[in-house]
Amino acid sequence: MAASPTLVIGTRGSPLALAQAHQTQDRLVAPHGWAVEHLPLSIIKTTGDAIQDRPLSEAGGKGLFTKELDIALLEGSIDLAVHSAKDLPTTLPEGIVIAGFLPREDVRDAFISHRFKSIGDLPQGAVVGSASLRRQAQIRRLRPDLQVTLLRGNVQTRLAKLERGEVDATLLAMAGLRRLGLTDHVTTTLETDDFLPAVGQGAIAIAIRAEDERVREAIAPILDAPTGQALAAERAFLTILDGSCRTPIAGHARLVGGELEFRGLVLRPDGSESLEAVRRGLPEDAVALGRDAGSELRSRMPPDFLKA
Ligand SMILES: NCc1[nH]cc(CCC(=O)O)c1CC(=O)O
Repeated sequence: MAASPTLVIGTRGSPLALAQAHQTQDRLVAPHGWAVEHLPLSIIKTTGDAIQDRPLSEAGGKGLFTKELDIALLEGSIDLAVHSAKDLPTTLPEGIVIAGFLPREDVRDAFISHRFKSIGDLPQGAVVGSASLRRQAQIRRLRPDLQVTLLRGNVQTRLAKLERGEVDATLLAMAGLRRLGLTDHVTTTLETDDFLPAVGQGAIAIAIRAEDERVREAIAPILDAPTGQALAAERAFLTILDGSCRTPIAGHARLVGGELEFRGLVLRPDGSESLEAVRRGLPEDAVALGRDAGSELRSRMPPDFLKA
Protein backbone atom coordinates (compact mmCIF):
# COMPACT_ATOMS: atom_id res chain seq x y z
CA MET A 1 0.00 0.00 0.00
CA ALA A 2 1.30 3.45 -0.84
CA ALA A 3 2.19 5.72 2.04
CA SER A 4 -0.83 7.72 3.19
CA PRO A 5 -0.75 11.42 2.55
CA THR A 6 -0.91 13.71 5.52
CA LEU A 7 -3.52 16.38 6.04
CA VAL A 8 -2.86 19.00 8.67
CA ILE A 9 -6.10 20.13 10.35
CA GLY A 10 -6.16 23.73 11.52
CA THR A 11 -8.35 24.66 14.46
CA ARG A 12 -8.78 27.21 17.20
CA GLY A 13 -7.88 26.04 20.66
CA SER A 14 -11.17 26.43 22.54
CA PRO A 15 -12.66 23.21 23.91
CA LEU A 16 -15.53 23.45 21.40
CA ALA A 17 -13.17 24.07 18.46
CA LEU A 18 -11.02 21.12 19.54
CA ALA A 19 -14.08 18.85 19.85
CA GLN A 20 -15.06 19.83 16.30
CA ALA A 21 -11.53 19.25 15.00
CA HIS A 22 -11.40 15.83 16.66
CA GLN A 23 -14.76 14.94 15.12
CA THR A 24 -13.38 15.91 11.70
CA GLN A 25 -10.25 13.87 12.33
CA ASP A 26 -12.27 10.81 13.40
CA ARG A 27 -14.53 11.04 10.36
CA LEU A 28 -11.52 11.24 8.01
CA VAL A 29 -9.91 8.15 9.48
CA ALA A 30 -12.68 5.76 8.41
CA PRO A 31 -13.03 6.29 4.64
CA HIS A 32 -9.29 6.27 4.00
CA GLY A 33 -8.04 3.82 6.59
CA TRP A 34 -5.68 6.54 7.81
CA ALA A 35 -4.36 6.71 11.34
CA VAL A 36 -4.99 9.87 13.37
CA GLU A 37 -1.22 10.45 13.19
CA HIS A 38 -1.73 11.20 9.50
CA LEU A 39 -4.18 13.94 10.44
CA PRO A 40 -2.37 16.10 12.98
CA LEU A 41 -4.08 19.10 14.53
CA SER A 42 -2.46 22.51 14.34
CA ILE A 43 -3.92 24.75 17.04
CA ILE A 44 -3.99 28.40 16.06
CA LYS A 45 -4.85 31.29 18.33
CA THR A 46 -7.04 33.89 16.62
CA THR A 47 -7.58 37.57 17.39
CA GLY A 48 -11.11 36.69 18.48
CA ASP A 49 -9.76 34.33 21.13
CA ALA A 50 -7.59 37.10 22.58
CA ILE A 51 -10.39 39.66 22.97
CA GLN A 52 -12.29 39.06 26.18
CA ASP A 53 -13.29 42.50 27.37
CA ARG A 54 -15.83 43.75 24.84
CA PRO A 55 -18.44 42.40 22.45
CA LEU A 56 -16.81 41.05 19.31
CA SER A 57 -19.39 42.95 17.29
CA GLU A 58 -17.61 46.11 18.43
CA ALA A 59 -14.13 44.72 17.93
CA GLY A 60 -14.64 44.01 14.25
CA GLY A 61 -16.92 41.02 13.91
CA LYS A 62 -16.73 37.53 12.60
CA GLY A 63 -13.50 37.54 10.61
CA LEU A 64 -11.69 37.76 13.94
CA PHE A 65 -12.06 34.03 14.43
CA THR A 66 -10.90 33.08 10.96
CA LYS A 67 -8.10 35.42 9.89
CA GLU A 68 -5.18 33.49 11.37
CA LEU A 69 -6.55 30.19 10.08
CA ASP A 70 -6.99 31.70 6.61
CA ILE A 71 -3.37 32.82 6.63
CA ALA A 72 -2.17 29.36 7.71
CA LEU A 73 -4.20 27.81 4.86
CA LEU A 74 -2.79 30.18 2.28
CA GLU A 75 0.75 29.70 3.57
CA GLY A 76 0.31 25.92 3.42
CA SER A 77 1.02 25.23 7.09
CA ILE A 78 -2.44 23.64 7.37
CA ASP A 79 -4.48 21.81 4.70
CA LEU A 80 -7.96 22.35 6.01
CA ALA A 81 -9.54 24.56 8.63
CA VAL A 82 -12.43 23.45 10.82
CA HIS A 83 -14.90 26.20 11.72
CA SER A 84 -18.27 26.60 13.36
CA ALA A 85 -20.26 27.63 10.28
CA LYS A 86 -22.05 30.16 12.46
CA ASP A 87 -18.83 32.08 13.08
CA LEU A 88 -17.75 32.26 9.43
CA PRO A 89 -18.02 35.55 7.55
CA THR A 90 -20.09 35.48 4.36
CA THR A 91 -17.08 36.24 2.20
CA LEU A 92 -13.80 34.39 2.57
CA PRO A 93 -10.44 35.68 1.39
CA GLU A 94 -9.42 35.11 -2.22
CA GLY A 95 -8.06 31.59 -2.60
CA ILE A 96 -10.09 30.02 0.21
CA VAL A 97 -13.39 28.20 -0.19
CA ILE A 98 -15.74 26.25 2.02
CA ALA A 99 -15.45 22.70 0.67
CA GLY A 100 -18.59 21.67 2.53
CA PHE A 101 -20.07 20.81 5.91
CA LEU A 102 -20.24 17.83 8.25
CA PRO A 103 -23.72 16.43 8.98
CA ARG A 104 -25.53 19.06 11.01
CA GLU A 105 -26.03 18.72 14.75
CA ASP A 106 -29.10 19.94 16.63
CA VAL A 107 -29.73 23.49 15.37
CA ARG A 108 -31.73 24.67 18.40
CA ASP A 109 -30.81 26.99 21.20
CA ALA A 110 -31.01 25.81 24.79
CA PHE A 111 -32.35 27.79 27.73
CA ILE A 112 -30.21 27.27 30.80
CA SER A 113 -31.08 28.37 34.30
CA HIS A 114 -30.63 26.89 37.76
CA ARG A 115 -33.74 28.50 39.18
CA PHE A 116 -36.28 28.92 36.40
CA LYS A 117 -37.77 26.34 34.07
CA SER A 118 -38.28 28.39 30.90
CA ILE A 119 -38.17 31.89 29.41
CA GLY A 120 -41.84 32.28 30.34
CA ASP A 121 -41.07 31.28 33.91
CA LEU A 122 -38.52 34.06 34.53
CA PRO A 123 -39.76 36.74 36.95
CA GLN A 124 -39.95 40.35 35.81
CA GLY A 125 -36.50 41.96 35.86
CA ALA A 126 -34.61 38.67 35.81
CA VAL A 127 -31.19 38.90 34.18
CA VAL A 128 -30.52 36.96 31.00
CA GLY A 129 -26.93 37.00 29.75
CA SER A 130 -25.89 36.50 26.16
CA ALA A 131 -23.27 37.90 23.82
CA SER A 132 -25.42 37.27 20.78
CA LEU A 133 -27.44 40.21 19.43
CA ARG A 134 -29.76 37.66 17.83
CA ARG A 135 -30.48 35.96 21.13
CA GLN A 136 -30.71 39.26 22.98
CA ALA A 137 -33.23 40.67 20.51
CA GLN A 138 -35.35 37.50 20.48
CA ILE A 139 -35.40 37.39 24.29
CA ARG A 140 -36.43 41.06 24.40
CA ARG A 141 -39.14 40.39 21.84
CA LEU A 142 -40.58 37.58 23.98
CA ARG A 143 -40.01 39.30 27.32
CA PRO A 144 -39.46 43.10 27.16
CA ASP A 145 -39.57 43.13 30.96
CA LEU A 146 -36.33 41.20 31.43
CA GLN A 147 -32.86 42.63 31.82
CA VAL A 148 -30.58 41.48 29.03
CA THR A 149 -26.85 41.73 29.69
CA LEU A 150 -23.64 40.83 27.90
CA LEU A 151 -22.23 37.43 28.82
CA ARG A 152 -18.99 36.56 27.07
CA GLY A 153 -16.47 33.75 27.07
CA ASN A 154 -16.45 30.20 25.79
CA VAL A 155 -19.24 27.78 26.60
CA GLN A 156 -17.66 26.57 29.86
CA THR A 157 -16.92 30.13 31.01
CA ARG A 158 -20.53 31.15 30.44
CA LEU A 159 -21.82 28.14 32.35
CA ALA A 160 -19.46 29.01 35.22
CA LYS A 161 -20.73 32.61 35.28
CA LEU A 162 -24.29 31.32 35.42
CA GLU A 163 -23.29 28.96 38.22
CA ARG A 164 -21.85 31.91 40.19
CA GLY A 165 -25.14 33.75 39.85
CA GLU A 166 -23.86 36.55 37.57
CA VAL A 167 -27.01 36.00 35.53
CA ASP A 168 -30.30 34.17 36.13
CA ALA A 169 -30.31 32.45 32.78
CA THR A 170 -28.44 32.16 29.51
CA LEU A 171 -28.91 30.67 26.06
CA LEU A 172 -26.42 28.42 24.32
CA ALA A 173 -26.45 26.34 21.15
CA MET A 174 -27.48 22.72 21.70
CA ALA A 175 -24.85 21.70 19.14
CA GLY A 176 -21.96 23.03 21.18
CA LEU A 177 -23.31 21.56 24.40
CA ARG A 178 -23.69 18.15 22.76
CA ARG A 179 -20.20 18.24 21.30
CA LEU A 180 -18.81 19.10 24.71
CA GLY A 181 -20.91 16.53 26.57
CA LEU A 182 -22.59 19.31 28.55
CA THR A 183 -26.27 18.68 27.80
CA ASP A 184 -26.87 17.94 31.50
CA HIS A 185 -26.90 21.71 31.95
CA VAL A 186 -29.83 22.22 29.57
CA THR A 187 -33.03 23.34 31.29
CA THR A 188 -35.15 23.31 28.13
CA THR A 189 -34.61 23.35 24.39
CA LEU A 190 -36.18 26.13 22.34
CA GLU A 191 -38.01 24.96 19.23
CA THR A 192 -37.06 26.76 16.04
CA ASP A 193 -40.66 27.96 15.58
CA ASP A 194 -40.34 29.99 18.78
CA PHE A 195 -36.70 30.91 18.70
CA LEU A 196 -34.88 30.98 15.39
CA PRO A 197 -31.23 29.88 15.35
CA ALA A 198 -28.34 31.73 13.78
CA VAL A 199 -27.45 31.12 10.17
CA GLY A 200 -25.15 28.09 10.16
CA GLN A 201 -25.85 27.07 13.75
CA GLY A 202 -25.03 23.43 14.40
CA ALA A 203 -22.95 23.00 11.26
CA ILE A 204 -19.20 22.47 11.03
CA ALA A 205 -17.61 23.98 7.92
CA ILE A 206 -14.39 22.78 6.32
CA ALA A 207 -12.38 25.47 4.55
CA ILE A 208 -9.64 24.57 2.06
CA ARG A 209 -7.43 26.24 -0.55
CA ALA A 210 -9.61 26.82 -3.60
CA GLU A 211 -7.33 25.01 -6.02
CA ASP A 212 -6.29 22.14 -3.78
CA GLU A 213 -7.83 19.09 -5.47
CA ARG A 214 -5.97 16.61 -3.28
CA VAL A 215 -7.56 17.96 -0.12
CA ARG A 216 -10.93 18.44 -1.79
CA GLU A 217 -11.03 14.77 -2.84
CA ALA A 218 -9.79 13.53 0.52
CA ILE A 219 -12.54 15.25 2.47
CA ALA A 220 -15.38 14.64 -0.01
CA PRO A 221 -16.55 11.41 1.70
CA ILE A 222 -17.22 13.15 5.02
CA LEU A 223 -19.23 16.08 3.66
CA ASP A 224 -23.03 16.13 3.94
CA ALA A 225 -25.01 17.32 0.91
CA PRO A 226 -28.31 18.18 2.69
CA THR A 227 -26.41 20.31 5.21
CA GLY A 228 -24.70 21.99 2.26
CA GLN A 229 -28.06 22.84 0.69
CA ALA A 230 -29.46 24.25 3.92
CA LEU A 231 -26.34 26.30 4.50
CA ALA A 232 -26.36 27.60 0.92
CA ALA A 233 -29.81 29.10 1.51
CA GLU A 234 -28.93 30.48 4.94
CA ARG A 235 -25.64 32.03 3.86
CA ALA A 236 -27.20 33.55 0.73
CA PHE A 237 -29.81 35.16 2.98
CA LEU A 238 -27.12 36.54 5.27
CA THR A 239 -25.11 37.85 2.32
CA ILE A 240 -28.07 39.85 1.00
CA LEU A 241 -28.65 41.41 4.38
CA ASP A 242 -24.93 42.08 4.63
CA GLY A 243 -25.05 40.41 8.03
CA SER A 244 -22.80 42.51 10.12
CA CYS A 245 -22.46 41.43 13.72
CA ARG A 246 -24.42 44.56 14.71
CA THR A 247 -27.61 43.23 13.16
CA PRO A 248 -29.87 40.75 14.91
CA ILE A 249 -30.47 38.22 12.11
CA ALA A 250 -31.67 34.64 12.34
CA GLY A 251 -32.19 32.10 9.59
CA HIS A 252 -32.77 28.42 9.25
CA ALA A 253 -33.30 26.07 6.33
CA ARG A 254 -34.32 22.43 6.51
CA LEU A 255 -35.46 19.72 4.17
CA VAL A 256 -39.15 18.92 4.52
CA GLY A 257 -40.03 15.99 2.30
CA GLY A 258 -38.02 16.78 -0.80
CA GLU A 259 -38.38 20.52 -0.36
CA LEU A 260 -36.10 23.04 1.22
CA GLU A 261 -37.91 25.31 3.64
CA PHE A 262 -36.21 28.52 4.70
CA ARG A 263 -37.21 30.96 7.43
CA GLY A 264 -35.40 34.21 7.95
CA LEU A 265 -35.84 36.87 10.60
CA VAL A 266 -34.45 40.32 11.30
CA LEU A 267 -35.18 42.16 14.51
CA ARG A 268 -34.69 45.55 16.00
CA PRO A 269 -31.97 45.17 18.64
CA ASP A 270 -34.53 46.02 21.34
CA GLY A 271 -36.90 43.34 20.04
CA SER A 272 -39.72 45.83 19.54
CA GLU A 273 -40.21 44.88 15.91
CA SER A 274 -39.30 41.91 13.75
CA LEU A 275 -39.74 40.93 10.12
CA GLU A 276 -39.92 37.38 8.87
CA ALA A 277 -39.76 35.78 5.44
CA VAL A 278 -40.47 32.16 4.49
CA ARG A 279 -39.57 30.39 1.25
CA ARG A 280 -40.05 26.83 0.03
CA GLY A 281 -38.57 25.33 -3.08
CA LEU A 282 -36.22 22.85 -4.66
CA PRO A 283 -32.98 22.16 -2.80
CA GLU A 284 -31.14 22.96 -6.06
CA ASP A 285 -32.50 26.50 -5.78
CA ALA A 286 -31.18 26.98 -2.25
CA VAL A 287 -29.16 30.10 -3.05
CA ALA A 288 -32.08 31.75 -4.85
CA LEU A 289 -34.45 30.95 -1.96
CA GLY A 290 -32.15 32.53 0.59
CA ARG A 291 -31.44 35.56 -1.58
CA ASP A 292 -35.09 36.07 -2.30
CA ALA A 293 -36.01 35.97 1.39
CA GLY A 294 -33.18 38.39 2.15
CA SER A 295 -34.29 40.80 -0.57
CA GLU A 296 -37.85 40.72 0.71
CA LEU A 297 -36.77 41.61 4.23
CA ARG A 298 -34.40 44.30 3.02
CA SER A 299 -37.19 45.96 1.07
CA ARG A 300 -39.60 45.75 4.01
CA MET A 301 -37.14 47.16 6.55
CA PRO A 302 -37.63 50.78 7.53
CA PRO A 303 -34.40 52.80 7.11
CA ASP A 304 -33.83 53.13 10.83
CA PHE A 305 -34.48 49.46 11.51
CA LEU A 306 -30.97 48.40 12.31
CA LYS A 307 -30.27 51.17 14.79
CA ALA A 308 -30.97 50.55 18.46
N1 LIG B 1 -20.28 31.99 18.85
C1 LIG B 1 -19.78 30.90 19.62
C2 LIG B 1 -20.26 29.61 19.09
N2 LIG B 1 -19.99 29.22 17.84
C3 LIG B 1 -20.57 28.00 17.63
C4 LIG B 1 -21.21 27.64 18.79
C5 LIG B 1 -21.98 26.42 19.04
C6 LIG B 1 -21.89 25.37 17.97
C7 LIG B 1 -22.72 25.63 16.76
O1 LIG B 1 -23.59 26.50 16.75
O2 LIG B 1 -22.49 24.91 15.78
C8 LIG B 1 -20.99 28.64 19.75
C9 LIG B 1 -21.45 28.68 21.16
C10 LIG B 1 -22.91 28.95 21.28
O3 LIG B 1 -23.48 29.70 20.49
O4 LIG B 1 -23.52 28.42 22.24
